[in-house]
Amino acid sequence: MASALALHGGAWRRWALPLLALLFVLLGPLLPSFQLTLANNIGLAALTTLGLVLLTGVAGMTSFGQAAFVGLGAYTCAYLSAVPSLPAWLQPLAGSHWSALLLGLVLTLAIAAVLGALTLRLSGHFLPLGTICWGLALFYLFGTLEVLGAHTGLSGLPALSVGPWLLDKPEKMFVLIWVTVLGALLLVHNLLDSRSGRAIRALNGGQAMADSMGVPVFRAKLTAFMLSAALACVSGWLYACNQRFVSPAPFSLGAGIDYLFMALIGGSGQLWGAVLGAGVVTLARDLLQDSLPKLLGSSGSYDAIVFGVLIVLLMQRAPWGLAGWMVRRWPRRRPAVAPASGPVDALPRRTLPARGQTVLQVRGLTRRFGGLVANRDLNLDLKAGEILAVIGPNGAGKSTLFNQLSCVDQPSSGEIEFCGQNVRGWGARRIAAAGLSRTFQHVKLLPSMSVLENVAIGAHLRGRQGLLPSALRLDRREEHALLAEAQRQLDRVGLGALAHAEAGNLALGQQRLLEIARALCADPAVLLLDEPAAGLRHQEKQALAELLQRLRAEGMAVLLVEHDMDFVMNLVDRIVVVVFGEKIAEGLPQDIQQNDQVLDAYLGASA
Ligand SMILES: Nc1ncnc2c1ncn2[C@@H]1O[C@H](COP(=O)(O)OP(=O)(O)OP(=O)(O)O)[C@@H](O)[C@H]1O
Repeated sequence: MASALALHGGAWRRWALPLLALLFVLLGPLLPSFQLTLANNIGLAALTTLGLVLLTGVAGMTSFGQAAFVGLGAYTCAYLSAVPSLPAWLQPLAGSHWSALLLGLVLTLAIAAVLGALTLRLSGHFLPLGTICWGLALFYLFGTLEVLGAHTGLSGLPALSVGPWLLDKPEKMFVLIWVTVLGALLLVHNLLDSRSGRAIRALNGGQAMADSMGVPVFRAKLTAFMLSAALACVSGWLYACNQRFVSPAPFSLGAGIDYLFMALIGGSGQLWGAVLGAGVVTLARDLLQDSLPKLLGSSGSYDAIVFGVLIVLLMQRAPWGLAGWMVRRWPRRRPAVAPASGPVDALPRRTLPARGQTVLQVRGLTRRFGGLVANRDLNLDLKAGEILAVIGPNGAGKSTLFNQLSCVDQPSSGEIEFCGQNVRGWGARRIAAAGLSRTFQHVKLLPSMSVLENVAIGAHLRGRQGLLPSALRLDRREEHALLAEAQRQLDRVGLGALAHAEAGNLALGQQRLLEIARALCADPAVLLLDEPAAGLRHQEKQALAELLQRLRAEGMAVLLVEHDMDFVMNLVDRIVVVVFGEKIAEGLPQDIQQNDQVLDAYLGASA
């Protein structure tokens, strides 16, 4: 009985949302004409804002230029369907809205690829400034080109036909607009809930982390940017079909800022925040424009002032937006990721180097930061089936060494060989693919994502499925295999029961264990652990030591940096001691404990 009820509950939950959406699309056209126009405007803005939520909220890149891509979609449609004398090569496309959509998308994706290649490598405030530049450039282009009607724009667009239906009325456009919005929401949701989507989401956890987990960072950024632009283009095309008139004003920088507000107000971390934000901003604008002149007894742009104040207040009270506020108030009880219903494939495993084989060889490694020498002429070897600790006081240069070993940083001089290959010029992604995985001294994870999904980022290089199969849910077999592997690694580090918790809610020690599970998910031959025991309780440290012993027994090579001397002395095979960037000793734990130079320089100082 209970299970029947649960089934009922599950089925109800699965069907409630699609049913509501269907009702909305079917009943919406019955709205009075003014409300219908508002609903259409909200739908169009929601589609554009969805792109911004993906770009800004999910991938962590701020763009002020989104309205320009809406303009590209709208103007391509208007140009092909309303300009009488098209160049000969465009004649075959004349008058067809669908050809215009295709051409608009091709144009938008091409321009986004070029703009993205130029601006997405910029960091900090340079990226938003870059988006302002191209947003303004495209806006002025629309207003300047005579062929696009300059500031007057283009009018007289014919109504859009979908098969036998002529969408010549707002109530008919309502159906198309909202079916597109809901379809886009579903596709983007599917995409984010996949290997390709996790790569985009990983960008928000810091590029060093994404890179070290094998995510092609620039490609993931460009993908998010181009998808965001494509959604804006479709919205522009729908706008042109709905208004049947196009002029530059709706594609200005001000409109771009409005879209950004919609994303922030709605909640840039939740996809449905795009609909919420578009709805709230459109309705609030309309209400304020209507009521303020009556209230104040004079006309003027008071709505902009009141609107600005409201946004500041909202951002203060709910910086994560309305959707974020709702999610925090009513947290979902079911796991964010649906478990597999059938048998799950095992991911292919790497053949580990033979026990005793040198996997990492460092010769004469020196790293200078201006006048400071963080690593000086370091030599060390790491063998398969060995645990080596690098110890040293704060500022000794241990993390600098780690960064060079994992190719996040390049040495000033000296050589690093990984499994016999010189890694000079390699990036973090390449060495990750070759079999080196790492954790970070300052934990780098995605706090709002589940523990399981965070760990699955580590398996990025073990999957193949791309954007389209993910958006269409054709990737489920591989996805279940990746998630099953993530769960296996979580069980291994003792966090299995917390797989569906939010990563940000874990204690620091648990977050470190999560990072180890994520690194293991890459199926590495060499594991670099930066202070893995920091923040762990006694029992957790014991469990971690047992895990590392098991990994050693399996033939993995582990290099760790650690300040907890009890943990190190009872666990590792050899120790390298670094002080002021130089190696002062190397040997077995019992020898290091009795080394006078070490006692003087390091252990003596801490005793
Ligand atoms: N990017 C950088 N630019 C300039 N100096 C740096 C940079 N990274 C590290 N350093 C300097 O190099 C030295 C070694 O730093 P590093 O972080 O490698 O030490 P550490 O042994 O890991 O210290 P801790 O145990 O406190 O983490 C320090 O003096 C640090 O200030």
